[in-house]
Amino acid sequence: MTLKKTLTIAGSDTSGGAGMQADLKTFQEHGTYGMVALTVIVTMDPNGWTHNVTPLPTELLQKQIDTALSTGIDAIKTGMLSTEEIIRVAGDAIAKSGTSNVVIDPVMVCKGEDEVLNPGNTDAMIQYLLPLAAVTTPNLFEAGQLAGTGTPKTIEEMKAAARKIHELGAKAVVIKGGKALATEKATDLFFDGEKFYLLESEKVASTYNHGAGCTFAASVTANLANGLSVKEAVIEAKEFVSAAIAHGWALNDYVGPVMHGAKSRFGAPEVTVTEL
Ligand SMILES: Nc1ncnc2c1ncn2[C@@H]1O[C@H](COP(=O)(O)OP(=O)(O)O)[C@@H](O)[C@H]1O
Ligand SMILES: Cc1ncc(COP(=O)(O)O)c(C=O)c1O
Ligand SMILES: [Mg+2]
Repeated sequence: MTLKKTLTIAGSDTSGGAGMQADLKTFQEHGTYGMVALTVIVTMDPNGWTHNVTPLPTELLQKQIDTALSTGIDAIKTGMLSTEEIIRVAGDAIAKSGTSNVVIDPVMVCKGEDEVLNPGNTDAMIQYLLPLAAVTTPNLFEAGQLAGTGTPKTIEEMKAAARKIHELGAKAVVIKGGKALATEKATDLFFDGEKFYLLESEKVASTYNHGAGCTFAASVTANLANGLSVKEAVIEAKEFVSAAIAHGWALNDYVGPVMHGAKSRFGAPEVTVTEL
């Protein structure tokens, strides 16, 4: 039996909830074969859990990407790419590979951390990554940075940002309203380049959602590898991450990761899809 091959170009979250750890667990849950090209290693201060981001040399990243791509990859996801050079190396390699199932998760900040990764990265993401995206999955802050509109606060502002990001080259856009948007439900906006849809699930009253964004984007990636359409892929990803958040748990006093395997064990909360 052969498996669909999924590659994440992402950072290591040593605490295991986000980053390539989330991606591999999520790929496994979706029945795909996961591979990693590691960009950075994130460690946490045991007293206070401040994050520390250490980039790896780009020559080493290039070798990892070459290794993975030589096997014939069905879908690629990008996660934390902390420098402009890493973004360029990743973008050039994806472009050369000719892979069309590309999910760009434009990670700029870790939840719970105030510090934004190198702000110059936004321009590099726009130049090297967005034009490759079958779908990109910014949270509200990231959408505002990419679109140049400032952080959207309403569905109308999310629509304007999604249009802008689509114009920058992403074929489809999901803006994750998540917990931050002042709506009753956990609301994401999906723009397929023509139509807008709201994806909604119950908002979980919990702070145990570390890794939610990575888990969502990795689900989309695995779904594309498995042959789903972009719309089907994002709807299933919303179910998958909603279940993972509903079963989030306390790793220690500082962080609560999602439970990546929750959907297959406990089922998923209902997701409603409304065309706008
Ligand atoms: N408290 C919550 N309850 C339900 N869904 C949530 C909650 N927080 C985030 N989500 C969902 O998790 C996914 C990831 O969103 P978000 O946490 O905003 O991303 P990121 O981790 O990149 O900041 C989205 O589908 C969002 O709607
Ligand atoms: C390596 C890495 N990638 C990505 C993220 C972003 O995680 P989230 O899914 O919560 O947006 C983090 C956050 O800690 C991280 O450490
Ligand atoms: Mg994120």
